[in-house]
Amino acid sequence: MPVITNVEDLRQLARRKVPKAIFEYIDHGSYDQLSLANNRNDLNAIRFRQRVMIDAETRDLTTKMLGEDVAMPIAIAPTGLTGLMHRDGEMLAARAAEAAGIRMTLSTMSICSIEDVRSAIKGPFWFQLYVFKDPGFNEQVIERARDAGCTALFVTVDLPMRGQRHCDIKNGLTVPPRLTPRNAFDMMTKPAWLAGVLLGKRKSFGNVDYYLGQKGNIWAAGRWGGDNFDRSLSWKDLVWIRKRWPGKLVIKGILDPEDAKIAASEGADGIVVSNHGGRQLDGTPGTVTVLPRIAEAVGDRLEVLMDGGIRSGQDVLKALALGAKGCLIGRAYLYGLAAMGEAGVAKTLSLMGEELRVAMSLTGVKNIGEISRDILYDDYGDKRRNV
Ligand SMILES: Cc1cc2nc3c(=O)[nH]c(=O)nc-3n(C[C@H](O)[C@H](O)[C@H](O)COP(=O)(O)O)c2cc1C
Ligand SMILES: CC(C)CC(=O)C(=O)O
Repeated sequence: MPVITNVEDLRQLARRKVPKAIFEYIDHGSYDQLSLANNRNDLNAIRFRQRVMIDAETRDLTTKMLGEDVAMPIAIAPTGLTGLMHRDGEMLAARAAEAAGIRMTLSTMSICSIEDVRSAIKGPFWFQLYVFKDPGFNEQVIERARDAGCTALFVTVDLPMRGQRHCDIKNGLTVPPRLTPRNAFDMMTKPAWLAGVLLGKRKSFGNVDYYLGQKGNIWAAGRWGGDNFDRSLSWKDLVWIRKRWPGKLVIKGILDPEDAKIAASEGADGIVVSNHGGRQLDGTPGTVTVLPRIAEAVGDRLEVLMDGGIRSGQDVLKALALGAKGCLIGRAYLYGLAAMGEAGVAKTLSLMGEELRVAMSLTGVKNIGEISRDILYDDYGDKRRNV
């Protein structure tokens, strides 16, 4: 077993554990992958102010996200097809999140269903909605999330059409899949994945399959899902959703202050500043770059969460300093899951929590409430205090 000291180690291990098509589905972005790169580069460009002699004995990472007590300001982002990265992937991620005291967000396009995840953990989890053309599906899935006790609904608004990911087409990760001698051989070289995921005989495939009558046909569910994204999605649909959803309502995929203000006036409880992990519109700024403007535009009218490129506790601290209440992590947890299942997700979370604790200590903040722009250097901080 290799020594794992950061998320990048889990990424390298994941690369060895799952087929290339699955790894690249996780790892890559859309088109020229400019948004993907901007997420990381923009985070890397932010500098901390180091403070010393400020009693680093204890640091409190606990906080609230969407009004719920959590052990640290991190939640698991919704990710589609997660059960293809490890058998029962969504259930394992939910368990690891619960054990770490944080929330997991289940994707509409999961492999395990809402009910599977409900059976895996005792506490609350969140649900992410892709609005489909078929109102019967939307109605059913919202009702099931409500019945399962999900406390927040994240409506993803940045995917009315899919941005193209070249790797998926080249790797045959299409509907139907394109099996070539090369990718068949590749799968043979990943025996644990082959036994768990491909030969593991799941009886049903997530929320779309549930709607279609649990036929257990992943490709039929995939085709139906792919054909049914509602391209006409608009703010008026939020009214319809609001009527059916009594819990917290969060709009995921906001990159512009004007859209953030509309979300607030339409009654959303929160937004996720997100470019879908660089998987949709290519050529956007990194999310951390647009975050401060959005946070300023909405003030405390709604809760601002952020995702995109978060791979460490230091990244989380930067996002919080620039106005986020918490961060969602996508790839960081998926690398852990693909590498080592539930233990890998737990490893991601414990690494990031510890990194956050150390970074808080070295920037001189004792708890999450004390984090502000003041801990950042140069353009981001208070210039008078940095000279
Ligand atoms: C493999 C993968 C699948 C994803 N599937 C979904 C999804 O089903 N619904 C959704 O709202 N976002 C989805 N996303 C986007 C994530 O929720 C999140 O916005 C993004 O991963 C954040 O960037 P990061 O991966 O750099 O942390 C997916 C991301 C990845 C990497
Ligand atoms: C099945 C996909 C639509 C899930 C997704 O949102 C993504 O891969 O980014």
